[in-house]
Amino acid sequence: MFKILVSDPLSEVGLQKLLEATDVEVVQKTGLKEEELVQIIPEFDALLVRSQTKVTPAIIEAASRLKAIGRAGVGVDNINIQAATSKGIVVINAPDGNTISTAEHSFAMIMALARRIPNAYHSMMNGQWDRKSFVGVELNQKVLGVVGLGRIGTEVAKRAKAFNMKVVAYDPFLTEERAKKLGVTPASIKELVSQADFITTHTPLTKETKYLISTKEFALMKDGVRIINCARGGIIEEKALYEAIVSGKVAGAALDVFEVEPPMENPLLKLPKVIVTPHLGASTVEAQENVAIDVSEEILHVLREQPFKNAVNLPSIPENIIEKVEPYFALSEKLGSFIAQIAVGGLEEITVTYSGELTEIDTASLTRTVLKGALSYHLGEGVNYINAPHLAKNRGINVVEQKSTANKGFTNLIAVSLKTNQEEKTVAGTMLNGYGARIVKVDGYPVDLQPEGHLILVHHNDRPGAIGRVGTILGNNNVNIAAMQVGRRDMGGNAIMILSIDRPATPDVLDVLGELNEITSVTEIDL
Ligand SMILES: NC(=O)c1ccc[n+]([C@@H]2O[C@H](COP(=O)([O-])OP(=O)(O)OC[C@H]3O[C@@H](n4cnc5c(N)ncnc54)[C@H](O)[C@@H]3O)[C@@H](O)[C@H]2O)c1
Ligand SMILES: O=C(O)[C@H](O)COP(=O)(O)O
Repeated sequence: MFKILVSDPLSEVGLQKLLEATDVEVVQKTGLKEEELVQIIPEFDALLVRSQTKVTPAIIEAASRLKAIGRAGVGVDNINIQAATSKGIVVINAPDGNTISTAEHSFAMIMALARRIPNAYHSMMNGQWDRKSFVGVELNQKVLGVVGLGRIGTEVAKRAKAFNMKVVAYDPFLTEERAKKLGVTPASIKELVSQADFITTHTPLTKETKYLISTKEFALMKDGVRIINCARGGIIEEKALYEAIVSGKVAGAALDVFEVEPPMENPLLKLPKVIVTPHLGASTVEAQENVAIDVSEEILHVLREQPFKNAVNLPSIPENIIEKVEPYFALSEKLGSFIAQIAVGGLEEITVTYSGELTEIDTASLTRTVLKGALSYHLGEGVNYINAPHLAKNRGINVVEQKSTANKGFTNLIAVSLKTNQEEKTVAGTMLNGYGARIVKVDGYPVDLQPEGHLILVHHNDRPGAIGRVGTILGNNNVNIAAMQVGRRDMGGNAIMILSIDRPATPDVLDVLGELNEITSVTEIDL
């Protein structure tokens, strides 16, 4: 039974999939303090949050069972991704479900700001009938600067076009072709801030976007510019915004998000030119259902070890690629584990070479899996698909992925070589149609072996009687040989035996084998 903690208010309808799942227990506890979460998190396999819960390194450190953190929404700046990745916890978000709601909210803020609706409302509710103080401006023909033309920025831009606005956009990933298709003018941040009448931000909050709009940018702006931020507090520096409003440079600002939330002591809230909402961009019935459904499905997939797509600490794998790589996951992991068990010394470099039909697909996920297999042997259970590349990097292990047209007669082939500070080892495997996974080469010797169970790899000199003597020693020690493979390059030269045995041989038995004259090395492998 998987235990899932929901620590922020999530749509009940959206959570239905989890509530109905027979292998899941859902505990909903909101408003917990960090220390309370640290106390209870060890019981849970997954944590579901919105933006209120700050998933700190201390919580992640205490989360001994946690496999996944799900964010019912887009921004994951409340989750310490680095700590989660190091611990091998997958972080999932729901990037699509609240796009329209947030774009509509941003546009509502643009219009409310242009026509001073909140101020007029407030005045009337206070018993006034003041028609002079709230003269607005039209959007028609005005320039809207969109900072970040991703999902939400694009939807805002489309709505602005419908209002006959001219849209300039700054986004490092905006291509000429896409800009043309959307009818927007690409611009640098400097060009954007100096041309726009309205500036709206739609980037995530990152090291690069923190204070992207600050004193320098305000100085370049037109007098009377209006600023909208429904993305994240901190993309616009609040202190600089405050000064630009007080100086008269900025005619108004509409803010849904703040550097500190809730923003109780924030001086911006005292300025009548500022209109605010309490982080409501995604707060619609539809968006909340969408994000909760999306994240619940994904969390179930992670826990049930089924493919998932929206991990923010993993490269996303498109569904058509998942179908193609999935059959190779088990083989990749076994190859990684096999090579780590036969190589002696400190790991320096692991190279994975794909050939045959594997040259045509994105194999990055398979390389991760090989790495997981190799590192698990040395580092134990804490290694998984998420933290394997991170752990390799931390230990200075170089990971190389390459494709080769030399398929050596196989429709698909994965060759793994491992360099240590003492030697280099190689192993290759394939998926045989109808027969499953096979190891087909070890250290350059051709073999044909199912990668599972207990194996003994013996390097020996190809002499008459060598195989018999190994069989006799194992038999005398009650170790049954289920299958055996012998490989050699030249008659009478170096050769290998790989024995598949029913139960592990004791170290004494392996020592006796190693003492035989013909034998140069004996290695036990567990797959
Ligand atoms: N107010 C809310 O309730 C609410 C709701 C949803 C999302 N958001 C915020 O909106 C942000 C955007 O959401 P989205 O779904 O459009 O994300 P997205 O990933 O689709 O778009 C973000 C865009 O920002 C661009 N970008 C990244 N760094 C940039 C930089 N330095 N300069 C300019 N552009 C840059 C990216 O290229 C991308 O196109 C989220 O990260 C989240 O923080 C807020
Ligand atoms: O990044 C997001 O998806 C929004 O900021 C929504 O946050 P919320 O889930 O707290 O409304």
